[in-house]
Amino acid sequence: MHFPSPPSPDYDFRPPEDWSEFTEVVSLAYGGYDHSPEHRATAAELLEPKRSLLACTAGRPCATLAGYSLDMTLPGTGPRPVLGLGYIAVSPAHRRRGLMRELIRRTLADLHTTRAEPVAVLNSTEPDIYGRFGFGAASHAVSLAIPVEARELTEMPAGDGPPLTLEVASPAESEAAVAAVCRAGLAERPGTLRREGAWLRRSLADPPADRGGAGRLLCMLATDGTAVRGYALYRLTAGWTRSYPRFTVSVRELCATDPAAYAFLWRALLDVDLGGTVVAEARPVDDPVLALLADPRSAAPTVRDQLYARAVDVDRALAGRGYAAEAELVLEVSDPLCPWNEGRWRLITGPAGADCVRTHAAADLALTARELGAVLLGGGSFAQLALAGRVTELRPGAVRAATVAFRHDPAPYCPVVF
Ligand SMILES: CC(=O)SCCNC(=O)CCNC(=O)[C@H](O)C(C)(C)COP(=O)(O)OP(=O)(O)OC[C@H]1O[C@@H](n2cnc3c(N)ncnc32)[C@H](O)[C@@H]1OP(=O)(O)O
Repeated sequence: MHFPSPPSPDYDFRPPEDWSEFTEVVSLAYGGYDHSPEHRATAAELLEPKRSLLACTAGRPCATLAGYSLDMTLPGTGPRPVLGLGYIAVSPAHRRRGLMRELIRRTLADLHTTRAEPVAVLNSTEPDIYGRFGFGAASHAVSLAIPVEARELTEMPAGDGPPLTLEVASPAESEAAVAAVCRAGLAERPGTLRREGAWLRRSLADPPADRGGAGRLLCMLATDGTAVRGYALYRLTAGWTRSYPRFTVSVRELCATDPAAYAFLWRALLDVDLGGTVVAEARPVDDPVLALLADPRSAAPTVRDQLYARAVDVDRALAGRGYAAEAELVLEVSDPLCPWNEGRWRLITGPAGADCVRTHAAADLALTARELGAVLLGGGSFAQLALAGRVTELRPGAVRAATVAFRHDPAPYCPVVF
């Protein structure tokens, strides 16, 4: 493909006025695809101009970065402020000139200088982009395709609560119930976001132009007469096999407050009238459905990287989360993009919290910011990274101690793409 050479541009950087300054760059960077008017309206509502950046040349935007003030559950804590990065896009005529790097560098330097959020997170279009900027794959998701023949569940936990009944409602009508279930059902899972207002409406949105030939989005609610204990967002795509209905049931989200409601919703999805394969593109890697299905192999679980995380400030990021065990570790961190992080840090973890300060003591583990990002939400494993040669053990036993302290159950997971 040939792109015209730009007239030796001098780039300047500034916050956008509003979403309209993003649209052309984002459309070009994503291959000329234009989002639906509903999608654009929500993107405009969610944009925080003061936290976002543009690169311009001759007064015209040519690169974009949106910053979102998010509250994310971290290991052992309730929701904590993190900065979400999205819509990182560079106009094709200006790519590979360091604009993305400069947008990210400025954003991280600003967070450090203003002592704003200690952690930055993003969803990446491709897995190979953000490691060089100190972002590590911090959560993973599993996709499932459960065929008709493998609908059997081994257990149907009854639970202590009143019996459950099923309601099917429109997502818009279910906003309050979904918000309440999310708060309760995801409170301990790192990576999940507090979703209210426009963020929640975006998760429930269903513009006809974005349905790709499928039916409208539906919302199953598991209710017990007094409370909604779970919901599933799903849609059907018509399909027939030898005159039998085999509609694909695509699950966008499923969340419940207790095991009985959880199994109840999966049972209902697997039993949808006309249903064929039940597809869930992004479930937590430790999703209980993998233990409920009698034949999980038939669902062909496939794991992929999901959320990327980065410690903006090593000390604030590591002291701001909980740990599974007591440990004392000196980490030698390499971080050329954020040089204030370079050097040795003593991390002391315990039940009452953690402390992380600079030290001159001998290092126990050596790693880069990318590896630190991968373990930040409790999902990545020091042991795995060490076996891959990405973490160096300088004191025997340090890898084991770090692995145990940093790991978190349940595994991190983020149902929201921002
Ligand atoms: C959080 C999000 O928003 S994810 C969305 C990312 N955006 C997209 O996928 C939209 C389409 N792509 C684009 O707009 C652009 O190509 C971008 C944003 C991915 C890259 O922008 P550029 O300004 O060209 O990147 P930049 O010149 O700063 O490159 C910095 C480094 O990243 C590398 N890089 C850039 N894009 C990619 C890629 N897609 N895959 C792997 N490496 C990449 C460059 O080779 C360079 O490497 P180096 O460190 O060895 O020098």
